[in-house]
Amino acid sequence: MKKIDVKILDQRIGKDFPLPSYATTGSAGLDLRALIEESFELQPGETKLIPTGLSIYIADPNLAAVILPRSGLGHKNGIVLGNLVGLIDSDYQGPLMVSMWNRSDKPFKIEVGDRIAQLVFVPIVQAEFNIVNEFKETDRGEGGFGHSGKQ
Ligand SMILES: O=c1ccn([C@H]2C[C@H](O)[C@@H](COP(=O)(O)OP(=O)(O)OP(=O)(O)O)O2)c(=O)[nH]1
Ligand SMILES: [Mg+2]
Repeated sequence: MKKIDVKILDQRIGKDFPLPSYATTGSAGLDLRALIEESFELQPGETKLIPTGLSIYIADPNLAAVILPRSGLGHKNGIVLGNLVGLIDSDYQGPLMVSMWNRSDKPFKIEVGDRIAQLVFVPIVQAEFNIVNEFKETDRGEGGFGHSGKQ
C-alpha cells in the first residue's frame, strides 16, 4: 500500500476518533470526519467548510486525491459537497477541508466526529499541449453531447 504523509492537526484524532482507514479490503475511499468544536445543524441550502483535523502531503505529482460525498448522506439526506468534488493537489500541505452543502429542504445535524465525506487517491497524468491544425480522423469526429441518440 502507498504511504502518504499525514499531519494530525486535531489531537482528538488518534484519541477520540481513529485516523481514516479503509473499512473493507476493497474500499476505495477513506471516510473523513467532521473535527468540529460542537455539533451543529446545517440549514437547507447552507454550505459550510468543515475541518477534518488532518493535512496530507501527497508529494507524487502522478497522484492526487478527490473528496467525494458519501452516497448514503447524499442520496438519503441531500448532504453533498459545496464544490461537488474536492480535488487535493499533490503539492498541497494545508488542512484538508470538506465543503458540506445541504441541498435538501430539511436541517441536518452534524455531530462531532461524524463521517461526512470520503477521500479517494487517484492516478494523475500531467499533459502538455501539442498544437496542431488537423486531428487524425476518427469515427466520432466532432459529434458529442448525445449525437448518437439514446438506444
Ligand atoms: O474540497 C477541497 C478542495 C480543495 N482543498 C484544498 C486542496 C487543494 O489542493 C487546494 C486547492 O484546491 P483547488 O485547486 O480545487 O481550489 P482553487 O479554488 O483553484 O484554489 P487555489 O487557487 O488555491 O488552487 O485546496 C481541500 O482541502 N478541500
Ligand atoms: Mg486550483
